[in-house]
Amino acid sequence: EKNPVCELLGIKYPVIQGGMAWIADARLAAAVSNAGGLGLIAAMNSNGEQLREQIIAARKLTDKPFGVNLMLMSPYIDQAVDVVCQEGVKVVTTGAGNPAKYMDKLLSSGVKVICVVASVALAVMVERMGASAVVAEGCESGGHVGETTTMALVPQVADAVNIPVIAAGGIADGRGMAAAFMLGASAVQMGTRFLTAKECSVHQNYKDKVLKAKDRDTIVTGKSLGHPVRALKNHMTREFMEKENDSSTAPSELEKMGSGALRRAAIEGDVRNGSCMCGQIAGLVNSEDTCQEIITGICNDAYELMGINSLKVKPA
Ligand SMILES: O=C(O)COc1ccc(-c2c[nH]c(CNC(=O)Nc3ncc(Sc4ccccn4)s3)n2)cc1
Repeated sequence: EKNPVCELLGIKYPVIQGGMAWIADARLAAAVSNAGGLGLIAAMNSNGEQLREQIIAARKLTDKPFGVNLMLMSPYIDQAVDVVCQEGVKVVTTGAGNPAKYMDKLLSSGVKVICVVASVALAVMVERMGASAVVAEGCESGGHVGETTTMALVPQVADAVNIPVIAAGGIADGRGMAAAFMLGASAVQMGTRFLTAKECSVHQNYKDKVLKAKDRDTIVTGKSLGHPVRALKNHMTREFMEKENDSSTAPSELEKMGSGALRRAAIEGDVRNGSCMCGQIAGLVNSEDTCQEIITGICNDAYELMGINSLKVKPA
């Protein structure tokens, strides 16, 4: 039986790596693509030229398909869209906003667009605008989140659209993949699981914090600002929550605290004052594995549970 997402993207296994801002670079994306999944480079933290360098670097590391994640709140979004079109990137994912403004330019450049959505309404809208698939991302996921869980969002999105649905949020092993398929998804996207991959360049302090995390060690902050973000509890989230709950705090002060926080954790390793964005599944992620081991493991476990032949993977 052919998998619609594998056919759409020309990949071997229906596993996508989340395009995590400040974390998903060419090295990680290429490792995931070489392992048979779809690797994604985060455009978020780069201006146009830095993104072009990452795309060129990825091409040197893999001849398999890979994509770019366009974080729509990024200050560099317009440059990133131009570079993606100029460089002939085959597929992009979009997140943290409504991609309407960029759809025509991307689609007319022949780029396949997969939109991350947190609601049925946005899923229906992006299908009408020409998206090739949607990632239905539950609020269990790390980083910028909506308000609906994966268990509730995926089947409702699957009922509402005719394009393939990719499930994200709280998935890190075969059980999660099998569950996602039962809910109507044809593939999974994982962020936290790939954050601790051997080929992920995020600071070791951040990886160690994720590996040690338990089921209740994340928290969502920033609801009052309109972009709620899930991260591991630390000194920064405690301070942020105190300020956020203090009505005399100006939103601009919170924005200042939030900006640069992810970079501080991911690049500088400041896991006390930085923002260690991470999903609720962190408690299940307890080992640093290669991207091949991660993809082979999840597909074989899901195959054992569901008996879908296309998921059976020879051991790495
Ligand atoms: O209806 C609309 O206008 C759009 O509404 C939306 C609401 C939510 C989403 C959504 C949820 N999840 C995603 C994809 N995931 C993400 O985008 N996760 C992210 N993590 C860190 C990011 S960088 C950042 C972002 C904000 C503040 C601080 N840092 S982006 N998109 C997409 C669209």
